[in-house]
Amino acid sequence: MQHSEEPSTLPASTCGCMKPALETGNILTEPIGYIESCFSAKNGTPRQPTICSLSRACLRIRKSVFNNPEHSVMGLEQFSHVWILFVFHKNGHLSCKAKVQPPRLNGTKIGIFSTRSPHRPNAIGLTLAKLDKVEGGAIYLSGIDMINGTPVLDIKPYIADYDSPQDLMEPLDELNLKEREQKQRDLPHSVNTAGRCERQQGAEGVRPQYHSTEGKHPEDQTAEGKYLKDKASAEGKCPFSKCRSTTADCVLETRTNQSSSREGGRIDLHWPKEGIDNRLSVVEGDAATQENSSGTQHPSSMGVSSPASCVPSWVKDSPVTTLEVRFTPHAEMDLEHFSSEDHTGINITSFKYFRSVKEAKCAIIDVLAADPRSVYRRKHCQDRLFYFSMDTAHITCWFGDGFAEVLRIKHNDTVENTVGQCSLQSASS
Ligand SMILES: C[S@@+](CC[C@H](N)C(=O)[O-])C[C@H]1O[C@@H](n2cnc3c(N)ncnc32)[C@H](O)[C@@H]1O
Repeated sequence: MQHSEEPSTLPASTCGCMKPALETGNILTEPIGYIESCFSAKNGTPRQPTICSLSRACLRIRKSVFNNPEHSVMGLEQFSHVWILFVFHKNGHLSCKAKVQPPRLNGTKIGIFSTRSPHRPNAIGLTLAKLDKVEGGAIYLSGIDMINGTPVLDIKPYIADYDSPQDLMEPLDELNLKEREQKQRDLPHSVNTAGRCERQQGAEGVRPQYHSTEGKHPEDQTAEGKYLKDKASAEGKCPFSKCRSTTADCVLETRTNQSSSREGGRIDLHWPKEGIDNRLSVVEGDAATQENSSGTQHPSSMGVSSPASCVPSWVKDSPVTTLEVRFTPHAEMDLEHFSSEDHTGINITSFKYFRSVKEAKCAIIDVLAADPRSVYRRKHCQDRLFYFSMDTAHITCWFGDGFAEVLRIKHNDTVENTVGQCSLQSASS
């Protein structure tokens, strides 16, 4: 197969220069909307959506994109989660560094495409958010990691059958393999020799197989999934049990190796053994492969079943530990000032996104426990105060060994102005 870096026929304008065009991938993007979120700045914004489930946002589809925004989101309310594709618009400039130092690695460098760093060539972010509600052309989200004003390029529904390898994978135990072989023998020859089937029955024989969902009606896929599940339950076992236990092995192994692998800024990435000692090694500043007796292989190329999905130990067991979060009595008192009673005696809060003081406190704990500081700040500004904003609160804290302490929580008037249009308290309740 020939590899070429660029398509051979590039559209050119009359002056000979390259035109931005769909065919070349040089598209001009037009945001479908801008995120209104409880985070006003990068500082203190969670690094991933899973860190703070109470972080809320709203996205209004722009009328300049669709005359009737509500038409574009018809049906979306039936999904629990959505993928959000967005632009890291507050990066300052486009990044061209091939290696980055993600905070999770506390200073160790790794290839940009192995990370979720915001500093990437096309500054495009991808977040899986919980869909709380769709109202007209407005989409209400939670569990987000985007700052207020983030331009959104696209939304896609999260569909576990397509998006989760565990749901895509069929366990390949003895019985299953035999059934497959029988099915293959029963098929007409033309089908048997066609690409997909041949590839699945490839030289490795017992490799895990991914269902190709391309070109299939969604219901066909569901039926296939159902077949697997029904078949398994009839046999009294979980259809994906093999995949799951293999994934767990992967995690277990990475844990047992974590202490030695962290020394000297070196990270060992372990795949499940299953009789073969396969490992990849990443050495600081230089991703290198370490050969062993069986050679270095990615699990999917091994002649054994590999996990449905696997992540390296440096993601699962980051050297950055979870922090204990404390509030001084003064900060606790500050927080109470965000709550008051209206003239009818009903408790109201002065938050835009959080529904109670308790929720705000939980969100602050989530954000700080994950240590939101940059690597530089962790190493060089240990005794400095750290500030961030969430919703209408401006938070001051400091970090000690293994803990973060909240010192003060004040009203952030500037935030109130920027998020004024979007009161999520009533919208998502
Ligand atoms: C590590 S990135 C991950 C984003 C996304 N989940 C992904 O994987 O592409 C999340 C961080 O990006 C930063 N961020 C969020 N929105 C941004 C924006 N609009 N412009 C620049 N940086 C942003 C925040 O500091 C946040 O902690």
